[in-house]
Amino acid sequence: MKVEQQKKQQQSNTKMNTPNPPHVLILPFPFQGHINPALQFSRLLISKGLRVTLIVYAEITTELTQGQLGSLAVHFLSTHDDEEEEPAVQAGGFGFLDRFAKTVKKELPRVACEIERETGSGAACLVYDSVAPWALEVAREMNIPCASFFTQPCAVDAILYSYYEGRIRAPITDKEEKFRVDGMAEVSLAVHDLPSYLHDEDDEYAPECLALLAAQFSNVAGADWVFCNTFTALEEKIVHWMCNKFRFKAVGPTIPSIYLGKQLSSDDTCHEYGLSLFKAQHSPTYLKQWLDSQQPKSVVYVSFGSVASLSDKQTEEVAAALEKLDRPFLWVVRKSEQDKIPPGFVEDTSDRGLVVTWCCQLEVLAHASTVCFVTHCGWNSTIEALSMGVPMVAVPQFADQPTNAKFVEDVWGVGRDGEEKAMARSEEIEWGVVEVMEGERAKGIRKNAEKWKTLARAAVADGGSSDRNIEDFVDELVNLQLLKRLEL
Ligand SMILES: O=c1ccn([C@@H]2O[C@H](COP(=O)(O)OP(=O)(O)O[C@H]3O[C@H](CO)[C@@H](O)[C@H](O)[C@H]3O)[C@@H](O)[C@H]2O)c(=O)[nH]1
Repeated sequence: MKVEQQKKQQQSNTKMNTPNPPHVLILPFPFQGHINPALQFSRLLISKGLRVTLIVYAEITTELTQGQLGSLAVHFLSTHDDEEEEPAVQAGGFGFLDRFAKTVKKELPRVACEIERETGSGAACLVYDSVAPWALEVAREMNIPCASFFTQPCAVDAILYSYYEGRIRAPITDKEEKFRVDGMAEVSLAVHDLPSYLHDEDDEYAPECLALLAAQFSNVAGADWVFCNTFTALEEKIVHWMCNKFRFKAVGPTIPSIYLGKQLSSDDTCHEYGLSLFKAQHSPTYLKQWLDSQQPKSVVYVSFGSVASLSDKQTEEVAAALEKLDRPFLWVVRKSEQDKIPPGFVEDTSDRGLVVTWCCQLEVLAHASTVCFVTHCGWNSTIEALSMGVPMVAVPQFADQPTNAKFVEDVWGVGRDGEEKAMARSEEIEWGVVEVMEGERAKGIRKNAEKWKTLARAAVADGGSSDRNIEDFVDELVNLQLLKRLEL
């Protein structure tokens, strides 16, 4: 072991052996795409010797129970007052937002006291989802430092910050306008490349969503740290720009280390230690056997994440593309979406395709038989594919997805962006898959995909940019705790 590595290991061991290591509370927004990075960030902190309790707002599910996920404690908060009200999280409504805020404000200080009684250590920091900026006040009332955690990339954050500061006005009506945004002036953005809520006048939820996203910046300058699930090499200039604005640290990719060529004692594969809000009808073993039975680099993986509800027409177009491609495929269609699949499709394609309600996406992306990913470009899916070197065919739907798709093709060169966002025709999907698999362009895409895979691994490796940022945060917390003890 190199001297530097030995020193790091010793330091880490010292933190591990601290009788009362700092205890961090992590509060994700109650959606799958926010819980996943928060959960994995928790594991990274645990691997550095901290204690962590993940606080999950439980309106989203009644099936999960309080407990431990390996070394991670999970605490579910529930809304006793509002039992009558319709759970709206999965339906995409906004009623739950107030209940979420009300419940956390009321319950979190009590939970922190409970944890302190049980473990002997008080909360040392609250890491809250950036879309819950009111949590900063909760931390201040609890008299603890706090960090805002962004689950979308810096490019998207920079655009939304421009909107927040009034440099972009919404709704954008001139569809020919071009944008250059502070922090990433070298990228020219068409209207359809921007987060959808800035310009999609047909989306009835756009104003509320935009307000929610703009509010991320309302008090972020006051947060003690600002984290983002990205890595420096991926968004170098924007990361530096963010560092000049906020106490910013890129800490990603926040995906289980086992998929990044590293094995932390604190984590394992996603289906063993995940916290999934969706049920898969097939066991992980069945899925693995199915993937194992396919040729290397042959399976087209298709998924639109945990929120997007495709139109009947878009679902038909995806199905038609898969029929015409005549290649093996694995398509995730959540249970609530299954009735949109054209009649007979599943039976007609069963010799080469599998339609599932949910799967462990990371296992699929990491599998040798997967060749490309037809994706909505939710940020987790995008950074997971980038980290595993899987080329993408973008079929963005809403929110940050169009911007992520633009970067996938034009900035990172790892796939094809859709011509007509939110409504991709079957030919476009079909050609996209062929383009990322065959010919000269595919070679370049594969080369870039390998490059980003290597850089993602380097970011989380010991001494890598994200690893160092997490170490620095942990050191700061340990020092703060020591100071607090000396003051007592
Ligand atoms: O069958 C599946 C499908 C998805 N996933 C996982 O679920 C997560 C999905 O996250 P993401 O790809 O970001 O999509 P959404 O669920 O749509 O995420 C929401 O949250 C993201 C982070 O804020 C945004 O980037 C998206 O636009 C927004 O829709 C990923 O970790 C996937 O690995 C599975 O494990 N199994």
